[in-house]
Formats: sequence, C-alpha cells, structure tokens
Amino acid sequence: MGKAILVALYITICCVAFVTSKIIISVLLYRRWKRKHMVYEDGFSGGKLVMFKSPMMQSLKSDAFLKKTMNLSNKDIIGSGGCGTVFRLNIDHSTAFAVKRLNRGSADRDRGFERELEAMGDIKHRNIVTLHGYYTAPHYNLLIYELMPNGSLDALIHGRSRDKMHLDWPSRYRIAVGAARGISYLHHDCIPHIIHRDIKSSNILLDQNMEARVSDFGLATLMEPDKTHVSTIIAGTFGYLAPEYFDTGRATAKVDVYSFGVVLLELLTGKKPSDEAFLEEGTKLVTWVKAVVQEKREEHVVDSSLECFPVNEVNLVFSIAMMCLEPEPSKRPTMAEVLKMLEQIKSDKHVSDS
Ligand SMILES: Nc1ncnc2c1ncn2[C@@H]1O[C@H](COP(=O)(O)OP(=O)(O)OP(=O)(O)O)[C@@H](O)[C@H]1O
Repeated sequence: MGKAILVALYITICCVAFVTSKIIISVLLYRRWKRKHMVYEDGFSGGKLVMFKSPMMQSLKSDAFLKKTMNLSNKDIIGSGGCGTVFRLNIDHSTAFAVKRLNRGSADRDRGFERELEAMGDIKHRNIVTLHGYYTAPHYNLLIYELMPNGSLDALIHGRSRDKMHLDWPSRYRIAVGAARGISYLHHDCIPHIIHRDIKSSNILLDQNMEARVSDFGLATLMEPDKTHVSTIIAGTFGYLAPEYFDTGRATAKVDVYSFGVVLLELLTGKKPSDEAFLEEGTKLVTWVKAVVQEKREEHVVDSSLECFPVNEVNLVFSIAMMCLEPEPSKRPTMAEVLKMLEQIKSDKHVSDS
C-alpha cells in the first residue's frame, strides 16, 4: 500500500512538473515574441495588426497606423498584380510604406500563413524588401512592406514612358548582381532555406540608390532543412517558368536559377518575356534567344537602346544567363555560383585595367 502511494505521488509530481515546465516555456516564448512584435487587435473589424519591431517601427502608434491603413483609397494605388493591389501609405513626410492588399480572404489562410510571414519578417538583407508587418481580417489580408521609391525593374525596362528609365549597362549589371545576391541569400543563408518560385522583373524592386531588392514572397516556400524540393500547385509566371517545374510541379532552388536567367535576358535584350510579339509567334524570349544564338546572330540579342557597352562584359553576362537556362536543372549553377561569376566579371576587369 505504502509503495502504491509512493508511485502515485511520484507520477503526480512528474505530471505537475511537466505541465509547469510547458507553461513556463510557453510564457517565455510568448514574451520573446512580444518583444519582437507590436500587436493591435482591432475590435471594430475583427482584424489583427502585427508589426515587427524595428527602429523604424518603434516610433509608430499602432492605432494611428491602422487608421491610415484603413483610409487607403484608389488614389494611393502604386501597382497591382495577380495576388492583389499595392498602395502607398504615407505616415508623415519622411515615413512611407507599401501596403499590399491580398485578394483572397483570410478564411483560406491558416496559422501556417502567419508562421510563414513571421519567418519572412525575420529576413533582413540589403537586397531583399523588408516585410514590416501584416494585418489579417476575416475578409482580407494586408502585407506591410518597405516602400521602394524607384518601382520595379519591369516598369523601368518595359513600362509606360513615364515609368521608363534609360538604364545604361553599369546600372543593369549592378541590378543583376544585387538581385543575384538577394536570391542567393534566400537559397543558401536563410534557415530554413527559401525558394522564391516567382522570380521576375516585377518582383525586383529598386530602392532610393537604385539597388535591387527581391520582393513578393507571396508564393515563397520555406524548405525543411533536410528537404531539397517542395511539390506544390504550379505557381510563377509564364515566360519565367523552368520546364521541369511546369511539367512536374516540383520546385527546387534551380527553378529560381532558371527564372533569374530569364531576368538576365531581359536586362540584355530589353525584351519582355511575355511580349505579345512572342506570343503571336507561339514562342517566348528564351526560345527566341536560343534560336538567334544557333543562327550565330548574337549581335541581334543586345538591347538596341544600349548605345555604348563593354562587349566583353555583356558576353560574359550572356553566357551566365545561358547556364541558368539549361533545360536540365542539375546542369544549372547554384545561385551562389551565379553570384560569384557575376561579381568576377568586374573584379577580372579591374585586374585587366590595372
Ligand atoms: N514595396 C514596394 N514598393 C514600391 N512599389 C511596390 C512594392 N511592392 C510592389 N510594388 C509595385 O506594385 C506592383 C505590383 O506588385 P505585386 O507584387 O502586387 O504584383 P506583381 O509582382 O507585378 O505580379 P504578381 O502578383 O502577379 O506576381 C509592382 O510591379 C511594383 O511596381
């Protein structure tokens, strides 16, 4: 009998200790989370605003921020895409954000969506657009990004004349290197690794110094550390899709390498991957470039608006683009290798100049 009481006592102590430790761990995790976030529950709309703490966000008042966000209207629109509309949110004369209103309601988003946003909020890199926070409500979601004053690469190269900017070769090269650095960071340095899955010129934005920043993780996938691929419904954009991803829905980091190769072709040719002229001929930018190369008419590839450019550098970037566009994923370089090859072009030039 005495032994049975002892066993029962022992089990009770173990259970109490287990539950207590769980509570303590949860409280500590919550406190850590709270230290990194500002949360504002909006009783009126049933929504929740979560802002990731940073020096920039520290001085903002959540309720005032939310009020301004709710007052956004058509005149504040700066762009729109397949997933939603992007607004410019001015807080004061020196602080502004880009707010993306996602088309789909939050009913089809679960805790996984919030977890992914939390992971995105932790990414701080000079070539990645910072996610400052998000707002979830029963019928829609908002993503709060750093505002990129020089818009997208897509608008700069192919946009309407008021958005278009003449990009000389040094600017194009710098944008290529910056974007490669951002994607390489996602692939190799983020834990868990991230496959973007929608690399394209409208997702490469330019900051006030014309530095390239990779944006729009709407489709990004966090990779489990021991996995090399994810199988998903095919996402991405026509003209940029790697053939194996189109065929199988299996996304590896090499899918982004292929799409980056298409972006390099855009920088070199000035042509849009989904240009109507290509669609009418039933072709696409990659197929057109490969045909021109086969016919040994490479001189027709380079953008005619690039009046003066270093032929050697352009040829090297072109050969890197072709490596990225290898149909067989294993033959494509990794993003770290692409970055190294791109950076090498300038360092080799310095050596030969000196
Ligand atoms: N952080 C930002 N700063 C400034 N402009 C932005 C920002 N994010 C997006 N934009 C502008 O809004 C446009 C639309 O962006 P969005 O991500 O919604 O669509 P997309 O990438 O063009 O297409 P899709 O959503 O179909 O992939 C961009 O092309 C860009 O001009």
